[in-house]
Amino acid sequence: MSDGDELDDIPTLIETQSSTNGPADAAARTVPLTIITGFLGAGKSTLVRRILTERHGYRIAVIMNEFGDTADIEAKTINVSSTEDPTQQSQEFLELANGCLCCSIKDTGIAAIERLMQRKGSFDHILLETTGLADPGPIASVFWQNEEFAMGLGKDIHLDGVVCVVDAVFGRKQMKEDHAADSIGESLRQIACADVVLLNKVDLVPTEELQAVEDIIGSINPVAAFYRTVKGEINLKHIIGIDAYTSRSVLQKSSQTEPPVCEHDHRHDGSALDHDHSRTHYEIRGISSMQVSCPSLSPFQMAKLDEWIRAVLWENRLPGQSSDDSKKLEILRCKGMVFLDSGKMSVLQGVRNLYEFAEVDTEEEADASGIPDAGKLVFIGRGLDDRVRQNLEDILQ
Ligand SMILES: Nc1nc2c(ncn2[C@@H]2O[C@H](COP(=O)(O)OP(=O)(O)OP(=O)(O)O)[C@@H](O)[C@H]2O)c(=O)[nH]1
Repeated sequence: MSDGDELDDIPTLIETQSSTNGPADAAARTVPLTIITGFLGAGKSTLVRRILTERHGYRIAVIMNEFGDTADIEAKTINVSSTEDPTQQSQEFLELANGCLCCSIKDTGIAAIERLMQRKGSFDHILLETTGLADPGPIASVFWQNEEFAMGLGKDIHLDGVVCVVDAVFGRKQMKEDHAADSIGESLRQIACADVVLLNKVDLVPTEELQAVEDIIGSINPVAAFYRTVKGEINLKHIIGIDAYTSRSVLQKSSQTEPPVCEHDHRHDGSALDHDHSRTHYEIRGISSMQVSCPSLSPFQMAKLDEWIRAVLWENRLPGQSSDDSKKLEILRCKGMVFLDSGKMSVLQGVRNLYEFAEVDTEEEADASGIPDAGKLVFIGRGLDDRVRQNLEDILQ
């Protein structure tokens, strides 16, 4: 991919003219925020630096979270790039309580973003780079359209997507090593939460190894878009302005029939990247995904589904069972859509224990992005075994 391609294909950042209520309307008024996550050394800063120095015509603010062993470990830098010359950045240093954004975002981190928002109008997009050790789930939750957020930062910002950079050289090793016996390792949480996965440093790895890493990523998160990159070289339209949390994005994804195309020279034959759905129960270090097709639902079934999701997300148990029985049940991400007997359609979006069903107007969405033939639900997390699948299917059938 050349810079020329990049210029020809500038992403449309805030173009949501949808009449859909909820996040899409919010998107029309607010600045999109992309969370960039990925394990230590995977290439997050390289990607961010590239975005900041590339001439793409957009003013992008970056909230960096440096994590090192130096004295400035607690310093956060906000760089606001200018349209005229992206290399000229004004800098403000914001001291946070500790170097880990994951821990501090709910207090000082929010203050940092609020300060940034006072400069609203001077940028089009925010990138938030997490530390390599951060779990992006709680960070994404902060930007969720709940009541608290809607009254505060939600007036200015909406979550555009979570991008996870995976190290092609060490990715597989990291996924194994950071997994502790009783918890899900951070690198797995990062992949599970992602809307886009970039397998970076593909220049350093033989094809067989790439395919092995891709297989694992696909088994953890079969619904994320996937690209191979060298030094974060990617067409920005794949990572910015993706609107992953609007109902339209879920609809568009579900009507895609082709697997995502790889950036860079390494085109694949489909075998490595099709994120084999038949293996959704192949558990990699505790995390798996579960995809369930969903027939048209009556209001009673819809209420039951809602109850099922609440029990699973909020209490880590199946309805009617104690949490002891389903000790290991934990959902990191869920998405999907269901058709209702009324002819309407409802789109599910969830990050950890936050979720929402948003009703969409099927006629308008059919014009805009096409309506899929059938409903489906996807859950990514821990403990998603046959018992859980059967329990959900019993409600849906
Ligand atoms: N060969 C090669 N090297 C790369 C690539 N991407 C990044 N690097 C190098 O990998 C090292 C780590 O990259 P960073 O961008 O600092 O990684 P990071 O994820 O921000 O690291 P932390 O902030 O420590 O988590 C740097 O020396 C980069 O130059 C790539 O695609 N190929």
